[in-house]
Amino acid sequence: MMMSRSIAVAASFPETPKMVHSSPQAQFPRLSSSLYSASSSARILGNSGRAAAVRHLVGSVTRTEGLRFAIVVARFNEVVTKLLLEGAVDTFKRYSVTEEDIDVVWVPGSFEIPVAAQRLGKLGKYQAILCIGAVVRGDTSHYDAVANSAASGVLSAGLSSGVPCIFGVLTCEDMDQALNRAGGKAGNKGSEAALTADYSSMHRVQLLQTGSLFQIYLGTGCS
Ligand SMILES: Nc1c(NC[C@H](O)[C@H](O)[C@H](O)CO)[nH]c(=O)[nH]c1=O
Ligand SMILES: CC(=O)[C@@H](O)COP(=O)(O)O
Repeated sequence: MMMSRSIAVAASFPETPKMVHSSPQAQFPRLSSSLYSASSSARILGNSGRAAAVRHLVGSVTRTEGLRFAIVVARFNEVVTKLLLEGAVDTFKRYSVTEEDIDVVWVPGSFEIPVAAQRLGKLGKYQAILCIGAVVRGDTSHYDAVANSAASGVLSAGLSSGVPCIFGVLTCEDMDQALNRAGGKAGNKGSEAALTADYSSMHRVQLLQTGSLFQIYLGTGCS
């Protein structure tokens, strides 16, 4: 994996950002090279005016040992959500997450997912919160209320807790669509959500462990 030799920040930031010339390992020895990938094609000019490589932080699903995840799953349409849950847990295990590091919280329906996700996020125990549900349209507009509330609520839970809350709630026109996305011909959206949880948590780990680098990117002094 090519490692960028240096990182520079566009001079337009309000503060004069420091130049970081060392490799990630030298600057942040706790991080392994697998947590970084770098692009040799991207170039921005640093304060010195010299072209410098821009380091791209990408997650990695290969280093999840010790990371803890919570899954909030709706009981409504359980015939679908239990398949989504199975897909998520299977994927976590395939990427070395142990069963002891996975907590599952059942809620009545997708409308109740956000409050549980927010409370779990604020515990500060989990790298990511996976939110699983299946909202299937009926005869009335109730579908829109539940689906929209679940989506905005999960987003809000992530923003307020600072922990990635992954939206793994199906919003389908009928049960066939839902079942096709719970291990049928359209795959398992619970499994996909678990992968996203892995990536987002690794990315968060990177940013937490490279706070100074993150500040440089943002040109701020905030921790
Ligand atoms: N119709 C669906 C629901 N409805 C229940 C709500 O989520 C909520 O539990 C209730 O309104 C009480 O607050 N939930 C789903 O997850 N999927 C549906 O299709
Ligand atoms: C998503 C829902 O709330 C929906 O399943 C309820 O069905 P209906 O609109 O027929 O009451």
